[in-house]
Amino acid sequence: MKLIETANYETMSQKAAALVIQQVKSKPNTVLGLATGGTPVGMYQYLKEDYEQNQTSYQNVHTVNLDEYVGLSKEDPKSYAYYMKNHLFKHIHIPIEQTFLPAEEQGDKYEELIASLGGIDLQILGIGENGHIGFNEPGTPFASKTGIVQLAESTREANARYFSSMNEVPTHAISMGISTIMQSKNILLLVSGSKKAEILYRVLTEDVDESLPASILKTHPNVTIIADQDALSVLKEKEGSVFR
Ligand SMILES: N[C@@H]1[C@@H](O)[C@H](O)[C@@H](COP(=O)(O)O)O[C@@H]1O
Repeated sequence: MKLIETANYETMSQKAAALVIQQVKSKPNTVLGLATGGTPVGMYQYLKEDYEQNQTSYQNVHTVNLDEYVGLSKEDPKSYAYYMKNHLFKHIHIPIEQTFLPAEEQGDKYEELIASLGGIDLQILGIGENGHIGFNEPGTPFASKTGIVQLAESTREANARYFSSMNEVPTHAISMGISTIMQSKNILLLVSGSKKAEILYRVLTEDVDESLPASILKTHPNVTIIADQDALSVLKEKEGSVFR
């Protein structure tokens, strides 16, 4: 596992975008696994700016997203389909039919789809404050595949900021499974802000256990974590500098 420390959110986002661009340039038919939430917004902004300046081509790229809420239509501004279109897809001119999000009607076909594309070359991940990846909450079996999951109350509360009331926050989502995420050739985990400092510390120092979904990443051969100083604050406080 490689840990890259950046000064702040902006530099984390810039570094992450640079790695995505490098991946797409070295393999034009790259399959990107994408994440939503607040964390990757800055990275998507840098990909947009790079496209405007350099016209990096996404014509042969395919994307598969980690998750989607159950019960929201694609046109709903709170859906992840809308988020992806708005933050990234429309700006980089990727053919929309080459972009995929998990959906209820696919049943268990998401793994087949990913396999037919040749597997995920680079999966972007964020992390929930309880250690979830995708929407795989604590206790999810590491062998899980894509399916419908119930959201933890704390996750619903963390995402309530995007909705006008708690009642509106979906109770279920469809999430790429943990085993599916782990089959990605490379994984890039982005962690920003002091709210994530405790969970990042736990992931880095505790045992690999299903009660801490992100801990499984320590068993993957090609994981890079880009974390800003605030996200690393607890680790540094408890263990001294990470670069000793
Ligand atoms: N389902 C998403 C995850 O894919 C995301 O990585 C995580 C952190 O979100 P944020 O980046 O907004 O902190 O929780 C959300 O609920």
